Amino acid sequence: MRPQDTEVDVVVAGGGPAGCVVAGRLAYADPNLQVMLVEGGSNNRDDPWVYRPGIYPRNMQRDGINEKATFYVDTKESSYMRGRKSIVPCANILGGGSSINFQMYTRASASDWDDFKTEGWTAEDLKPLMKRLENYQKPCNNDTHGYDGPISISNGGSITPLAWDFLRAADAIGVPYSDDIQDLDTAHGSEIWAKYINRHTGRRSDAATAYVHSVMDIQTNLHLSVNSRVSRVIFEGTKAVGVAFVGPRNRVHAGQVREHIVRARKCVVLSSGTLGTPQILERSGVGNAQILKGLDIKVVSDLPGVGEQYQDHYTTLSIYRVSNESVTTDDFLRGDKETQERLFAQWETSPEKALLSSNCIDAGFKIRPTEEELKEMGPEFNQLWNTYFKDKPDKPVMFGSIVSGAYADHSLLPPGKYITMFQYLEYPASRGKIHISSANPYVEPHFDSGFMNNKADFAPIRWSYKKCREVARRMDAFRGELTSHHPHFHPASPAAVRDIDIQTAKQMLPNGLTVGIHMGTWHRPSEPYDPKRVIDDIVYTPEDDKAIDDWIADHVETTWHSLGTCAMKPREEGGVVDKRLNVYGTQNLKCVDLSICPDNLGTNTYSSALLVGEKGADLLAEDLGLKVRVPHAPVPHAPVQTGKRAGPLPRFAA
Ligand SMILES: Cc1cc2nc3c(=O)[nH]c(=O)nc-3n(C[C@H](O)[C@H](O)[C@H](O)COP(=O)(O)OP(=O)(O)OC[C@H]3O[C@@H](n4cnc5c(N)ncnc54)[C@H](O)[C@@H]3O)c2cc1C
Repeated sequence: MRPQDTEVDVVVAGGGPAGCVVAGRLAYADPNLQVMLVEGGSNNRDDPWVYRPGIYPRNMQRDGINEKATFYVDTKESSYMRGRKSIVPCANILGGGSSINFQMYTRASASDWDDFKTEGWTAEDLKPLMKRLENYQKPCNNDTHGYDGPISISNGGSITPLAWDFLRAADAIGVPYSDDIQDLDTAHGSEIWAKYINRHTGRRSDAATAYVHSVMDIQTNLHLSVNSRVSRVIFEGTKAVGVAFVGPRNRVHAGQVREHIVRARKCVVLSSGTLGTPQILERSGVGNAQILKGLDIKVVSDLPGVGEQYQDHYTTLSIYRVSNESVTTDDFLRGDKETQERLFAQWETSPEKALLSSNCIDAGFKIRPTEEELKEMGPEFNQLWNTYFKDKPDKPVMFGSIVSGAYADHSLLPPGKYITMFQYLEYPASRGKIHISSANPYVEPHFDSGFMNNKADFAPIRWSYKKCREVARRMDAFRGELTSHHPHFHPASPAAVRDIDIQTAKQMLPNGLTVGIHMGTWHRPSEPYDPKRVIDDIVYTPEDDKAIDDWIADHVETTWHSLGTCAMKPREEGGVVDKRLNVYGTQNLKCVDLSICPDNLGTNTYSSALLVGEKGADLLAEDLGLKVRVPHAPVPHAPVQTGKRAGPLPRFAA
């Protein structure tokens, strides 16, 4: 079928996790239903830069060739980040975030869903759908996981010993180990993180392969149009009857916008993600009437909530030195030819146990502060604590993860082996917004991430930096702190960062003539490793805390977990969709993606996007008089391994 100027039953605009679930589930439910998935990016099928788990950091390169992400940059400098602009990448490829994300598997707490306060959306309502989507491949002793769904979850091919070192150190500071902290309930505990990786094939488990390619392999009613950016919904009155889309670039036709139309006999579903969906709505005449009139767009439904209440999670990264014997991905990421050849070959021949069949983010924790710690976290956070966290014991305040390697640009790092501590804030109080600045789909929107615009968000990040630092210092592999990736404490402060110890430096550069030379403040070395040393907590002064806060303002980043710009709540409270995900003031139009979340979810959000997709698929199936078929169509794993190396080794450069 030619995608353009044609007609189907259901059009799904945007092929991220939620859109893939909806399109795949509906098409599989009824082979006579014609479904078209219109995706702005390219196809992810059989792309080795998608399905090999260990190469994921490359997806964030902005080299002009890698087209897998769109980078949203704050339109204005933010005074909350000391004049900086934040950058929020989101997916631009079939499978959406699931084709490029870090593959970390976590789930929201039960109270997160209950807090939506929407009929049909409590954790208890959603539990069967949480199970329906999972092919959980880990041992498990609770009944919240599923085993015959299309999305694989496992520990991946390997777990680096650093993960166990981390867990022992976390236990030493009062974070207990558990087999499974993704039980919807645990808010203070550590575990070996699971990953969206199939343990048998060593491949990323992305939503397009699981839900879309699986159906397209065996049925002919699911149509895919990639490189097709939806510009707007076509309305007849207030009824959605199709979408218009444009090509990914506008370098021909004298800059004119050339639209193609695909009509939808039954309904249109917007699944273009938290930053894409509100823009489509606004270009279509659904949004704040004042903004739309200012851009000469005819108003179909006046919904001031569109594009508002943008939320994310906030990451800061601190990097530590580890022993030369540690297993890390640094040499691979740095581009060492011999290491890359060896690891790619290992992945080709033994994907079920290869290092690259993993993201090497092998362990982590969820934490809540103690009463004592709360006292140090200031009035703004304590107020938030009392209203938001105190009576919800299943809500963690922060997550911490260890990456076995530096998540950083290795061309800027000294030689050596590293671990990265990701500290991320799960329920920021800050809010941002996104609005179009033109009806032209090629024109950049106004974007304000809102990062740190609520003061309450500083204290928990400061607290978790200290926590992660205490964990790192107690690890056996710890050999110092990488000065460039920590706050700039006063050099005389006991909290000042101490870099690699001389003994490890000498091992690393045995012929080095400058190791350990005396150069004043450049290098304050760590103590050499002593397994018997008892570690005391670092004591921070108010001046040290200020240094941490400045560092947070200078370095806080997206966690790539955007949500909330088309909230499911009452219209009079700024809601955009109702409990059946119908857009207020329109007919035959639903939003199904993370933009519909009225509040934050304490998790890495792929699991939630899939869940919103599953719920949306059920609601649409009901509307259409269908029933979702389970189990879903068999998931393909092409290209299938032969156990032998397939010709020349893949090259690292694209
Ligand atoms: C770099 C990165 C790392 C992440 N790491 C993790 C992780 O480790 N674990 C985890 O659980 N979550 C992670 N996430 C988050 C997770 O992937 C997202 O929450 C999830 O993908 C959101 O799903 P979605 O369906 O709401 O939207 P998206 O994934 O954003 O999908 C939207 C889709 O719509 C398309 N689109 C946008 N505009 C248009 C348009 N106008 N027309 C047509 N198509 C359009 C996009 O190309 C995309 O395919 C990460 C995300 C990113 C970007």
